[in-house]
Amino acid sequence: MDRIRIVGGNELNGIIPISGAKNAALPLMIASLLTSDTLTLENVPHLADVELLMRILGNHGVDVAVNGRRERQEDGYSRTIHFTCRTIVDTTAPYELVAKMRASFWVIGPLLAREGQARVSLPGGCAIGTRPVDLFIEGLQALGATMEIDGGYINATAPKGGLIGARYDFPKVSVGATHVLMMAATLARGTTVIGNAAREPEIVDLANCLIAMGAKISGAGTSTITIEGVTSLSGARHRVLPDRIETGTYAMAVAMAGGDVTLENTDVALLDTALESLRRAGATVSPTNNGIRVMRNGGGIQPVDVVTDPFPGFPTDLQAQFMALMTRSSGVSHITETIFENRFMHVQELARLGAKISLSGQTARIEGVEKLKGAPVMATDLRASVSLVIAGLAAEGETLVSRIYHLDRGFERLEDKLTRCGAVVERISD
Ligand SMILES: CC(=O)N[C@H]1[C@@H](OP(=O)(O)OP(=O)(O)OC[C@H]2O[C@@H](n3ccc(=O)[nH]c3=O)[C@H](O)[C@@H]2O)O[C@H](CO)[C@@H](O)[C@@H]1O
Ligand SMILES: C=C(OP(=O)(O)O)C(=O)O
Repeated sequence: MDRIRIVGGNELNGIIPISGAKNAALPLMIASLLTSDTLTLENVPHLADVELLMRILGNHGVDVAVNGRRERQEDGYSRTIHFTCRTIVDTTAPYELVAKMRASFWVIGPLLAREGQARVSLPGGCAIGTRPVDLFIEGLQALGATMEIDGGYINATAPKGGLIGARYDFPKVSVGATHVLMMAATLARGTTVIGNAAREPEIVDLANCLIAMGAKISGAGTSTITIEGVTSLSGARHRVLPDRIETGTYAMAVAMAGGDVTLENTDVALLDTALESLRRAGATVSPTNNGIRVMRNGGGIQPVDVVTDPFPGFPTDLQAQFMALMTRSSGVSHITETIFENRFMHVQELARLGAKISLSGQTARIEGVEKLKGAPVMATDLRASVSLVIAGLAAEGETLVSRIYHLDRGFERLEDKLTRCGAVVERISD
């Protein structure tokens, strides 16, 4: 199995191009199930999750053409991909595929809206909590669907004549359930109002794409989204927004290793809260024409407390990376995780490098240490994996990260991007 080898100690200097967002690309790809025309997506990142979702969509009848050609492009940064689903050939999303990735469960919304039925396996995804699907069930029930659990699958059936617009207030903010309800409501009869909707930039990106396809949606980016159902959607061309989590990850890597890096093709507005925490930690962060410049030249890392929250709060997907940074701060910091109950798997791995972290419920207390020392560590989930890479950049000697298939789910050409900025990071195949 491949591993990543990092030799710490080098500053990062140069330019890092930011890819299209995984968490925007996945729901956008799924939206192609809503139309028989072609949906063209630009800036799609080349990631394991994207490849897997292509297979899942192919199962339902989506024809996938990369850059206009039918073969896949094996290298190159983010790509333009055409998705065409003339007819849905299968409304079942099987366990073998859906269990590998949480977002694949989201096909339930478009399948139900377009075909009136769906049989979708209960999902998998990163092991960061129990991750139930009750909000999806309740939301789709509010639109008139019958939802039954049978043998690990959800059987969803729309009423005769299709889903019916309704008001549904989420008892808890959910990104995935907001995506699904919004997609399902585009083809429902009448108006749907989603209360306590997620406000993440990826929700706005999906809404913009659906609007370009002919959907009538207002309020995306606020906590109330209104969707007036239409009878059909058409094709569209849409550019996937920059990956704010990748942006924040590299910003934290620079703050950790020191140096001066410009993150290109991204936008400070996507991650205000996280960047503010980085400034408080001692990094200089400023917007450029087309991205963000992050510097830390000398000066130590200050301890900063953070609490994760739905957007616009501090993202849970940057919690592990920020914790890696705090392991080298000059004092004591606290990080509270409020979204997922089991998202501290990186703590024991960071400890192998010499970090001093103790857990009390959902809060981690991090006592900064003068130096970290390289060691073999194990990636446990996507963002936890990259936190180990960040720690490795500042650790003395060699850090070997195993189980890096997690990293390949969400970071396009990680070694390449870091190496170009002076880091010693390489993939080793055993
Ligand atoms: C592919 C993708 O975009 N993944 C992101 C998405 O995941 P995902 O959409 O799965 O996360 P949610 O926003 O749904 O989860 C938020 C919280 O709601 C809970 N919940 C969710 C649905 C439900 O039916 N019942 C329920 O209780 C979850 O267990 C969690 O505690 O948003 C998360 C929160 O920003 C991110 O960490 C993930 O990277
Ligand atoms: C948790 C994540 O992904 P998923 O929801 O697909 O497990 C993530 O992107 O950090």
